[in-house]
Amino acid sequence: MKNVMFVGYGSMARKVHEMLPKNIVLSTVLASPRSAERIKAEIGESIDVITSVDDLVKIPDLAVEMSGQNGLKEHAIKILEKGIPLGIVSVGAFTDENFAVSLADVAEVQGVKIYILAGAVAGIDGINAASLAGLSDVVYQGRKHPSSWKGSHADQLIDYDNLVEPIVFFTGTAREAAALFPDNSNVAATIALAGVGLDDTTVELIADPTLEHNIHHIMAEGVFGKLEISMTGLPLAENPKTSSLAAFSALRLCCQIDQVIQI
Ligand SMILES: NC(=O)C1=CN([C@@H]2O[C@H](COP(=O)(O)OP(=O)(O)OC[C@H]3O[C@@H](n4cnc5c(N)ncnc54)[C@H](OP(=O)(O)O)[C@@H]3O)[C@@H](O)[C@H]2O)C=CC1
Ligand SMILES: O=C([O-])CC(=O)C(=O)O
Repeated sequence: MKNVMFVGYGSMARKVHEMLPKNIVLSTVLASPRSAERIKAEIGESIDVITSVDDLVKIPDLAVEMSGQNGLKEHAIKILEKGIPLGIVSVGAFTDENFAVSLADVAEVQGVKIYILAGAVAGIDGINAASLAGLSDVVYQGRKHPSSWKGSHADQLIDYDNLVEPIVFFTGTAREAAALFPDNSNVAATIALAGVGLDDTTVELIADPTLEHNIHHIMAEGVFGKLEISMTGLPLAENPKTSSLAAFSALRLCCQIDQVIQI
């Protein structure tokens, strides 16, 4: 039996919780102060709901961040200082160099691992392996229904009421995309970290009113040859910004802590 702690208990964390196998137990939720009481009432007394790592009673075998970049930045260092391995989905936070360096430093001192999750896409293993030999070009296109972009910086770039066909509303680097669209460009940051870096990965973001799915398209070229991956992901019912595969990727990490053979 292994214990996990979730940082954040929103749409993704709920889905992961629902699907945890019997040998992996959610022992603690690290929640925002505004949601802690509601979450306590929702998940029952057997799971500790805390708002600060200082209040941790039971040290889990793994913490999985599903709270957005701010939650990650608030709690990650303290989690690592307790010697708890940390899985991260809000990968866009790595655009903050000081934060990224501090995380790596603390993890090294504590001898604890940080897992950057593949999230909503496949192929991160291939891109990362290919980068060891040399990658010349990596392009990521994120295509979602306009409703999935609402509430983000895209509101200033898209005329939602008159949108009848797909538009590319952002072209830039992964660093720019992750900073401007923190809830929608974690995949861009992950591809960049696995491949040619945040400043050399090209990102195009597209609003497409004809879509029901989130489409992630990755193209990479290098010494290994060429790679092209197209993902057509169903969003989570609770949150159209988040592809369900991102939740399954967090679930996979939870399952892996109790597996001797890993794939
Ligand atoms: N790598 C990838 O492929 C993907 C990554 N993501 C990342 O995953 C995150 C979670 O997605 P999703 O569950 O759909 O988002 P939700 O908005 O549904 O859930 C986020 C949860 O985190 C909580 N939270 C916010 N701030 C803090 C904090 N400081 N401490 C603890 N909890 C906090 C929120 O609480 P409250 O409601 O009180 O604010 C909310 O419950 C996204 O924000 C995004 O960064 C998303 C999709 C794909
Ligand atoms: O879930 C997705 O489709 C991808 C996403 O939001 C992100 O990259 O942050």
